[in-house]
Amino acid sequence: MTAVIETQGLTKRYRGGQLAVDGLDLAVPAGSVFGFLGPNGSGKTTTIRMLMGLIEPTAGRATVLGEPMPKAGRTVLPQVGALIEGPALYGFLSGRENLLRFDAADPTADPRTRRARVVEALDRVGLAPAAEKKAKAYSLGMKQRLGLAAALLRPRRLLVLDEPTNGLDPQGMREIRALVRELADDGTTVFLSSHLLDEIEQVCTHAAVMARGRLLTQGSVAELAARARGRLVVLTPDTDETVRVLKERGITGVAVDPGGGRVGGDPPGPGTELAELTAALVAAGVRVRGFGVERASLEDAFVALTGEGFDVAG
Ligand SMILES: Nc1ncnc2c1ncn2[C@@H]1O[C@H](COP(=O)(O)OP(=O)(O)OP(=O)(O)O)[C@@H](O)[C@H]1O
Repeated sequence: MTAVIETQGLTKRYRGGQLAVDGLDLAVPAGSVFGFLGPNGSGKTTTIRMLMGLIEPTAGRATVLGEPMPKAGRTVLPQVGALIEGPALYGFLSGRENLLRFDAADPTADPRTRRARVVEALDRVGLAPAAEKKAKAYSLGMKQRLGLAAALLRPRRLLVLDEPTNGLDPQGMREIRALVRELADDGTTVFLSSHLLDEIEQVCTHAAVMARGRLLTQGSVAELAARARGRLVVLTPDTDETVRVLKERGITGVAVDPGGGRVGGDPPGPGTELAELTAALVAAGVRVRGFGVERASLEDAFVALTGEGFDVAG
C-alpha cells in the first residue's frame, strides 16, 4: 500500500525551546482512516501544521501525496481538505453564503458551477435544511459540519481533521463519525487527530499513538489491540471461590471487578486449557454464568505500551 502521508525524523522545536515533535516517522496508508492519537500537548496539532505547510519543521522530512511539504504546497494543498482548530466562519453570513465565499476564494474553482458545488457540499454534510441560517446561530456540531463542507467543495484525495469532534455533544460526535466513515467508503484517505481512544476504535482502520512529542507505535487498529493481551473474565455470583480456584491454577492478576459478579485475570499461558479452568471452577461448586477471554481494547494496548493510563490532561 502506498503512503499518502510519510514523515521521516520530523521534528519541531518552537522558538521558546519547547520540543513539540521529536523525530516522528509516520506512514499513513492510502485509503485508511488514520487516527492520530495522543493526550493534549503530545504534538498532534504541531505535526498537522507541519504536514499542511503552515509551519516549517526544525528537522526531518514530510511528504504528502508523494510530494515534499512545505515545498510542494501549491500542488498538494488543493487536493487536501483540512479542518484545523475549528473552521473560520463568518457568523453574519448563512451557511450557504459562507461556502460561496470559500469557493470564490479558490482561484481554481469555476464560478459557473459554484452554486451547484455549494448545494452538493451542504447536502453531503446534512446541512441543506439549515443552509439559509446565519452561521452564528449554528450549534457547534453544525459549525464543524459547515467546516467539513468547505473542505469538501472539491474532490479531495486526503482529508486532514484536527480533533473534529472536540467540544461536540454525543449526537454531534456521532454525526461527524458517520460522515468520516462515508467519506472513507468513497475512497478518501482521512487523517484525524483525537485524544479519545474509543473514537479511534470506532472510526479508524489505522492509528498512531503519540506521547510527549514522540511516536509510541503505529499500525492497524486490530494489530495494535492484538498486541495487548486480553483479559480472562468469569461471570459468577461466587467471586471469592472463583478467585481462589483461579489463583490455585496459576492465573495472575486475579481481581474481583468493583461492581461484583465478575472476576478478571490475566489470560492463561499456552500450557493451560480454558476448558480445564472452567472444569475446575465447576468442580469447586462455582456457578459459572459466563466465561471467556475478552479482546483487548486500544486502551489496554496504550496502557501496555506506556505502563500508564491514557491521561487526557497529558
Ligand atoms: N506556537 C507555539 N510555541 C511554543 N510552544 C508551542 C506552540 N504550539 C504548541 N506548543 C507546545 O508544543 C507542545 C505540543 O503542542 P500541540 O498543540 O502540538 O499538541 P496537541 O497534541 O495538538 O495538543 P492539543 O490537543 O492540546 O492541541 C505543547 O507542549 C505545547 O505547549
